[in-house]
Amino acid sequence: MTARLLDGKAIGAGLRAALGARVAGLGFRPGLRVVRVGDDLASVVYVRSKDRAAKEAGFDSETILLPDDVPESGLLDVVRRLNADPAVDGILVQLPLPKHIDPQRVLEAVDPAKDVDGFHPVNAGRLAAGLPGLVPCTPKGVMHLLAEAGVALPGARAVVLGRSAIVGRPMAALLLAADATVTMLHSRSRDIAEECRRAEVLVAAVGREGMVNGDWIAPGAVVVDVGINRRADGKLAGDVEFEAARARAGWITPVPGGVGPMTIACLLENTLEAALARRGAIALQPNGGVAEEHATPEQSYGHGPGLA
Ligand SMILES: Nc1nc(=O)c2c([nH]1)NC[C@@H]1CN(c3ccc(C(=O)N[C@@H](CCC(=O)O)C(=O)O)cc3)C=[N+]21
Repeated sequence: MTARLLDGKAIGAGLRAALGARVAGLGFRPGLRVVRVGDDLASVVYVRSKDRAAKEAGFDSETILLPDDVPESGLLDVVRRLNADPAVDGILVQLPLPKHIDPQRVLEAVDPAKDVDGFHPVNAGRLAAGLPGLVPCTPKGVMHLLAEAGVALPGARAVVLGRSAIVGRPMAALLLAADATVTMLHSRSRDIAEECRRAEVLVAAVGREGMVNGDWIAPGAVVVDVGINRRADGKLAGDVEFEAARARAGWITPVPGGVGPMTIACLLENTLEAALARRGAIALQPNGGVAEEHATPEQSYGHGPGLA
């Protein structure tokens, strides 16, 4: 079997076009502000793509550049000003930040209603609790890809490799909300190869080139590679041994051109959702709305005996 490619570049472009059409009918431009501190090379590239995608889709997008040596208090002042600005619907502080700044303090300064990264503990907690809120862009983008591939998640064995706050944990929460049977693997897990071989859906978010061997992939599995690793030859590569995995999988995302472009499209989706929710035009959906057709209506109590 040779896997079909899950083309995030094309699917992300489709999502951005659909968002652009909705924005065009709004009568106002949702406001996105991306804050970049210093000149980290990757950040310069990513922030430029975010700004370009936002403008193309009709958003009011601005990048705020701060010097490498801006004190933490100066960055916090900028965040507070954006929180107070009614024209601003979405705020993203690009990571990583210089070492003298505590990223957690900065993320917690962002108004949760404008937190289009979904990194504020209020939004992380709401996702973990199955409550509506803003959902991190990368795992949200992965859910869009799984929907495009027509993957039936209820009851499916899903394995998430990596437990970061920005990808692994929210990814597991979204898959669980879609009724998958979720296993999280991390640096202390035993039998990682065996666990991966049981996966019908495998999401790799580790940040180590090629750490997922091709022979860890079950025949026909859906393989989503979140890793973006810069190789010695300058090329980008994922966490999965792509060619060997492709020979076994049913679907697989390439790197580049897989999850990365979906992250940017979902940033715009979150900004539109935040803009509408702030105006009372919509209520935010549980799980970012991506898993809504699967989400269980019952909460943890009151549904009688049995498994929740
Ligand atoms: N507050 C914050 N929010 C983020 O969402 C955030 C961040 N900080 N810091 C860095 C990471 C990384 N990230 C990517 C976005 C798009 C691509 C992307 O579009 N990648 C292209 C290729 C890009 C290239 O060629 O270099 C692709 O995979 O096809 C990649 C990575 C967002 N991040």
